[in-house]
Amino acid sequence: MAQTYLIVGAGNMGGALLSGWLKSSLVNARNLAIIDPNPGIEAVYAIERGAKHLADFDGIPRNTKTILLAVKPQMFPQMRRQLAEALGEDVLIISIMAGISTQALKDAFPGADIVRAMPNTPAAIGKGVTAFTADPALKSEKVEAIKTLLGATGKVIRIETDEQINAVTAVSGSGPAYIFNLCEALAKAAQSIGLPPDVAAQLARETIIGASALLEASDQSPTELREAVTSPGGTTQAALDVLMADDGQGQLMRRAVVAALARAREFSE
Ligand SMILES: NC(=O)c1ccc[n+]([C@@H]2O[C@H](COP(=O)([O-])OP(=O)(O)OC[C@H]3O[C@@H](n4cnc5c(N)ncnc54)[C@H](OP(=O)(O)O)[C@@H]3O)[C@@H](O)[C@H]2O)c1
Ligand code: PRO
Repeated sequence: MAQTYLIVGAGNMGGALLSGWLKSSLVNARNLAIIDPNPGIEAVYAIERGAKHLADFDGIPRNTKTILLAVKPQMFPQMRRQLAEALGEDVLIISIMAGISTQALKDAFPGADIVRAMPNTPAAIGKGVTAFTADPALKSEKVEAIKTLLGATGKVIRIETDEQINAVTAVSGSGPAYIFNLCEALAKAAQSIGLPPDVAAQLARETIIGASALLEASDQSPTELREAVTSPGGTTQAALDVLMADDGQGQLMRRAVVAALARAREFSE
C-alpha cells in the first residue's frame, strides 16, 4: 500500500512543494494529507483532486511516513507534542521552518529520520534552490528519495551542518526578497531622475528579469557579465563606483544577511 505524505502547513512554501510533487507525479493527490486551517490555492487544488484535508492530528492516516513541516516557526512549540503522539514509527520529518534546529526536531520526534531543508519561493515555478542537511548515517537510498522530493521544485544542495542551514536561510531562503526589493529600489530611483512611475516600474522589472535570464543562459560568471556592461570611464562605471564603494552594496548585503542569520538563530533559542 502506498504511503501517505502529510503536509502540516500548506501556505506559500508548503503549497509550492506539494504542487511540485503533484506536477512531477512523485506523489498522487490521493496519497496526500493536509493539515492547515486555511490551506493555500495549491493545497485546495490537491484537496479537490483527492487529498485528505484533516481537521486535526487525530485523523492522520496510520500509513503516514513522510511529514513536511511548513508552518511558521512560532507555531512549532505549541504543536510538536500532539503531532509526535499522532505519528507512527519509521517516519521521515522534513522541516522547512526557519531557525528550528535539527536538535529541536530530534527532541520532538525521537526515532524519526530528520531532514532540515530550506527552499525559496521560486520553488513555486520549479526555479527554487533548496539546501538540506540530514544525518550522515542515513542510508543512501533514503537520501536519494529526499533529494528527489526536494528537487521537484528546483535545484538541491546537501550541506554539512545544521548551523549552515541558518546561513542558507539568510542567503537563498530570504534572498528572493532582496532581489524584489532591488527591483523596488531601482524603480524608485528611476522615478527620482524623471521617469514616469509606470515606465520606471517596467524598466526595473524587465532589467531584473533580463539580467537573471542572461545569468542563467550564459557560461560567464556574474563578474564577467558585469564587466561586459561596463565601458571604461562610462556611465555604468560611474554607478558602480557608488555601489562597489567600501560602504556600498557589498557592505549593505553583509549587514542584511547577518541580520537574517541572527533572526534565524533566535528561533533556535
Ligand atoms: N516563504 C518563504 O520564502 C519561505 C522560504 C523557506 C522556508 N520558509 C518556511 O516555511 C514555513 C511556512 O512559511 P510560508 O511563507 O509558507 O507561511 P504561510 O504562507 O503563512 O503558510 C503557513 C500555513 O500554515 C497554516 N497554519 C497555521 N497554523 C497551523 C496549524 N496549527 N496547523 C497547520 N497549519 C497551520 C497557516 O494558516 P493561516 O494563514 O491561517 O495562519 C498557513 O496556511 C515557515 O516556517 C518559513 O520559515 C518560508
Ligand atoms: N521566509 C522565511 C522568513 O522570512 C524564511 C526564509 C524566507 O522567515
